Amino acid sequence: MARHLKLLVQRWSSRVFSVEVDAAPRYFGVREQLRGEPVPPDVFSEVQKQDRCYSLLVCSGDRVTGDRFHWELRDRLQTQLPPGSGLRSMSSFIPDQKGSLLKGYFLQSRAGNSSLIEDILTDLEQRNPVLVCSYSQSEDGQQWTQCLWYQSEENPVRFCVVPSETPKHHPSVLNMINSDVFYSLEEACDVLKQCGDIIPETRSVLGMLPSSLDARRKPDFPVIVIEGLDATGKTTLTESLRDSLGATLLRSPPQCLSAWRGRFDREPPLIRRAFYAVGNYITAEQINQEASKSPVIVDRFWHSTAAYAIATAVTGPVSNLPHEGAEVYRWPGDLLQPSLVILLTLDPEERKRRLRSRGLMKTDEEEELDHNKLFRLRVEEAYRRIGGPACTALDASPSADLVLQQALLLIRAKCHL
Ligand SMILES: Nc1ncnc2c1ncn2[C@@H]1O[C@H](COP(=O)(O)OP(=O)(O)OP(=O)(O)O)[C@@H](O)[C@H]1O
Ligand SMILES: Nc1ccn([C@H]2C[C@H](O)[C@@H](COP(=O)(O)O)O2)c(=O)n1
Repeated sequence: MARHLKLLVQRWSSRVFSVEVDAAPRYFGVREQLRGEPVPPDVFSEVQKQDRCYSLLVCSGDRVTGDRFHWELRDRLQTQLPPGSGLRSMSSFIPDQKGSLLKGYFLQSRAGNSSLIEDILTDLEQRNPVLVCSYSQSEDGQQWTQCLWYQSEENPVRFCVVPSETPKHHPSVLNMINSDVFYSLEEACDVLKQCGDIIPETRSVLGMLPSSLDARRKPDFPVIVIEGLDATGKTTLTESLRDSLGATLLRSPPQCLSAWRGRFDREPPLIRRAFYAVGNYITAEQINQEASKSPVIVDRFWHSTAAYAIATAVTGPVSNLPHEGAEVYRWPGDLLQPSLVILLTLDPEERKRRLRSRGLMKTDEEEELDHNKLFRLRVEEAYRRIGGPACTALDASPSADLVLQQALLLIRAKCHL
């Protein structure tokens, strides 16, 4: 543990630290010596003089263990910390260095709570792969310093906290590929295989994969994917298309995974996204089989997996998404490409009305779409940016019959049906 931390700390002053305030990241850096006048970074602007702050960064070498620990740590801190600790998400990264992101939390200790909080943090650091730092303010209130907790008692090294420029990319973008979005079956399977001992259901999921997959095989009949946020009318449209075109209707994740979906929805993003990625490959094999006999309609596929993953990994406004044309929006080379992807778009108020009138239980991400406007905007924009094939938008606000007629026009024009 100590060796791993020492390696990490070697490039400490090239790291940027980011704390989420009101769903947007605020940045600061650290320097061994302060040059020029101190300027307190705005993360600390609302902290009272007598308060201390702490950061915890998860630094496990094993990403499955690290991600699960990070996921559970929030609950643990929320139950153990005294009220008013202002728990926030935080991360640290080296700008432009892929894979350098460390995730964690930032908290405040109000006067009188210090010893309780320090006991919790000491215990956490001794038993888990976590690096704790404390932050304190100078007498005149002008300067904050950061102290690495694991060595603070023997030989404290204090870093000066300095403001940092907003980086070109949201920090999560650095670790997105093969952590949030998987670009090959092999990468997604690797994650699930590593979970075999902690999540026994993983073996059953992997057992559903066909022994061989051929993404280059060209289906004889067109394959049409219907995408969109929940309650935009995908089920209604896909069922009508099946009947109108004499098509086979499939969905991703496929029916054979439904028993395990809830289990994986409770896991952190790395494992959850790997599950949905594998689901797409199982659906792809079903498509290959059915598309030799009839057209195939698919309810959600790769666009959903990538768009929700990208939009959840970043926070804040749409401008925090990876830029248009970025590598994350590409189609996986080993996944079957549909002939057409139709994206159903709907005014948020009408979507809410349909959700209310349907009255079914919602997943956490669906709840989030309802409450968090920025999240919804990020999902919609990510859908539009994913290519290979890109989505064709279709206004889903007219009557179900009119939407069906419009979809048929698009399919006939594009797929010559
Ligand atoms: N064009 C339409 N006009 C009015 N209501 C519609 C239309 N299409 C679907 N609905 C109604 O809106 C609700 C949501 O539709 P549907 O279940 O097809 O959406 P969905 O996109 O499949 O949702 P989810 O992804 O959550 O399963 C249903 O009650 C459905 O009857
Ligand atoms: N191919 C898919 C299908 C679904 N998901 C995820 C994205 C959302 O969290 C949720 C929505 O599905 P629904 O509730 O409408 O069945 O499932 C995915 O990642 N990939």
